[in-house]
Amino acid sequence: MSGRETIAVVGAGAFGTALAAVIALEGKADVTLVGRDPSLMADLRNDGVHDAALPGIRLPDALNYSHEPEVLSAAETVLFAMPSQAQVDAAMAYGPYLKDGATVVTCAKGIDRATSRLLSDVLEEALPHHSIAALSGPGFAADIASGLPTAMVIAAASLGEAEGLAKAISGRTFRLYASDDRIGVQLGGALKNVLAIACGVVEGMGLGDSARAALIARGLAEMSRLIAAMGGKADTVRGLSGLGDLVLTATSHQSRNLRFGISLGRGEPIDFSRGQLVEGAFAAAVASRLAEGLAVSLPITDAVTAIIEGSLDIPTAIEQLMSRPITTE
Ligand SMILES: NC(=O)C1=CN([C@@H]2O[C@H](COP(=O)(O)OP(=O)(O)OC[C@H]3O[C@@H](n4cnc5c(N)ncnc54)[C@H](OP(=O)(O)O)[C@@H]3O)[C@@H](O)[C@H]2O)C=CC1
Ligand SMILES: O=C(CO)COP(=O)(O)O
Repeated sequence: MSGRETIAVVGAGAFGTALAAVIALEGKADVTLVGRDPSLMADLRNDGVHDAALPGIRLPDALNYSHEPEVLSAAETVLFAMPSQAQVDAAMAYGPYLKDGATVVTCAKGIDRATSRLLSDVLEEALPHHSIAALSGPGFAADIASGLPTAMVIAAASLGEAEGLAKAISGRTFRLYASDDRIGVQLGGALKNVLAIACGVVEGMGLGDSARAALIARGLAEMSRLIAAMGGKADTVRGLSGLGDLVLTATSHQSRNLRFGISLGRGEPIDFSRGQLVEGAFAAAVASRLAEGLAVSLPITDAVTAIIEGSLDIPTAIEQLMSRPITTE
């Protein structure tokens, strides 16, 4: 026994690999990246580079790789870094291998489409003997893995637990803040993707930076209303997982959600087969449904939902947003 903490990251895509790399580089914990493709994991071990997900970025020598779920039995903390809609499947597949008392951290930004529930809620149900935390906030995988300074937030059921996780995972370039608002932190991560699509539409249509700024501010108001209605904390929307991630994703071309919106705005056909994950395209309809049930108004989110579903064209959506009754901020 080394006596050091053992951390496993499940999901060998861009974000999982980046998280595993930055934690391993710090040297405080033994870190294993767990993927389901044996040949990919062997290539990562041999090459030290994930060409598909993080091209050109060297992964630390200290990082371990495995395709075998049995390795999870050594980990006190397990990060689930697969897409939102795969989190429940992953809980079913990997749950039996988790160590007693291990904490599972969902790192996806979305809402479970099958149940319209937060990922921490569906994971808590699937893994009733484990604490569930949620990691979110502004941070592109490539920036994190390159060692650029990044700050995100980790939310757990109690602040003490979140602080313990933040200390274990943070390092010189990757800093986590602690929160006990799992609802607010996760809704911020899910909704900012939808709002980034809206900002992409504005950019793709050439509607100008003033329109983008208006969408960011009014989008933040939507986020804040849904967080409050679902029992989250008002302050969370002003933090890293709300304002921070919304600004990043709505303005950076590194964002897949923004790029997807730009394609929509340019009138390019929607094509989900190109392999790019666009979480906001899934979250939009779920958020609209949730808001309707709670009598919360989310006009921008609803417009994105209708555009993606093909029931509203973009010029009409903009006209409708601009002709809503004049109200106070
Ligand atoms: N990329 C980024 O900059 C950031 C991403 N995120 C969030 O992280 C999540 C993942 O995104 P990202 O890493 O970019 O996506 P990628 O598409 O790069 O990778 C997703 C990975 O998940 C794996 N996977 C899918 N289903 C399962 C499963 N059931 N069990 C185990 N592994 C599975 C895939 O494996 P396979 O190839 O075998 O299908 C793939 O390696 C998203 O919710 C995203 O919003 C958050 C912050 C930053
Ligand atoms: O969540 C992210 C950065 O914080 C990544 O955004 P995209 O999924 O839009 O690429």
